[in-house]
Amino acid sequence: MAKISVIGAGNVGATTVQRLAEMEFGSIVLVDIVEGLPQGKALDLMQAGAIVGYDTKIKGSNDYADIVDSDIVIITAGAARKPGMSRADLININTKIMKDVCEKIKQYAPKSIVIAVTNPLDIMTYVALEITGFEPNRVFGMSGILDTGRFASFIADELAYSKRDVEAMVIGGHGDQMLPLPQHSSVFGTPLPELLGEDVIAGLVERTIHGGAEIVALLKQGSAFYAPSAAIVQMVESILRDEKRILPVSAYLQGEYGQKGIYFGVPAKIGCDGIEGIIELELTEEQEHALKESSASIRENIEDLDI
Ligand SMILES: NC(=O)c1ccc[n+]([C@@H]2O[C@H](COP(=O)([O-])OP(=O)(O)OC[C@H]3O[C@@H](n4cnc5c(N)ncnc54)[C@H](O)[C@@H]3O)[C@@H](O)[C@H]2O)c1
Ligand SMILES: O=C(O)C[C@H](O)C(=O)O
Repeated sequence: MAKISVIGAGNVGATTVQRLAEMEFGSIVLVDIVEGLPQGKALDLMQAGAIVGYDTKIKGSNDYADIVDSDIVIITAGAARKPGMSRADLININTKIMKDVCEKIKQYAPKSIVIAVTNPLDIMTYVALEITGFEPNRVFGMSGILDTGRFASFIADELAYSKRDVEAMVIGGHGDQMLPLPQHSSVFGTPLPELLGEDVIAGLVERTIHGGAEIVALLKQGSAFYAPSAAIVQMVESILRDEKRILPVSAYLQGEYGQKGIYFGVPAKIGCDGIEGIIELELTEEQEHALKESSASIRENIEDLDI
């Protein structure tokens, strides 16, 4: 049975544990610095098992020793943005938290696969790589499944089709420079540009790019967590079941898409070894240009990191 640890018992962390518990992948440890919070949520989620019908063991803890020998560690610890803030505004506060969390992961779960979720995602995943010193195939970030899910949801609503028949693709940094790719998005095999006019597609692309901010503005405190937790669980499932699914994730690039030494949202094959391959998609000239801008801004933030 697998052991999965979730760091951060806030909105994303606790919802992720709920979904993981329902999937019965293995035992779960939920860690937070706030005393009583992970313990209380773990107890509540264990009791839900008697009603929903799962036997997953969930332990809440303030002690990182409890994550010992985890197969997967999911990092959701850190501040969420407030209305008017960009994800990048969280760099300083969340770098400190990531450093602390990743030292502990290195100490207690040196063989784990690490999934970073904390924002700004591509930068915090880089911090996780640097601090753990793990191989890049087992340190990656959750972003593209969420952005792609948003794009797919908007496409389905626009065309009045089921979300299950929409394939969408978003690559790039998890920020305002992400790149929804209409030509690689389709409904039952028909590319989006054959189904919708340019203006309509541009509107859906724009809404996708600002999808996180739209929710932050509505919630007024905190950010999205239902779709993010669903995205995390899809990654965990592909790892634990060695499904080798191609999922958009933030992966460490070593020459792919003309980039080296940064984390960037790209489609990747996800299996028991973590990232087992990166898929390079054909881009238009305009998209190539936007990709360079998106990657340059990530690189700038990495260069400014205090780690
Ligand atoms: N990658 C994505 O697509 C994505 C999606 C949603 C949220 N996020 C990010 O995930 C993070 C968490 O979001 P949330 O909504 O769960 O926030 P939240 O405020 O509900 O929860 C964060 C939790 O982290 C805990 N924490 C802080 N420092 C810690 C430490 N050193 N060790 C353990 N726990 C610690 C806090 O006590 C809190 O319970 C934010 O940075 C948010 O921006 C990313
Ligand atoms: O928008 C945020 O700050 C949280 C997350 O990155 C999201 O896209 O929902």
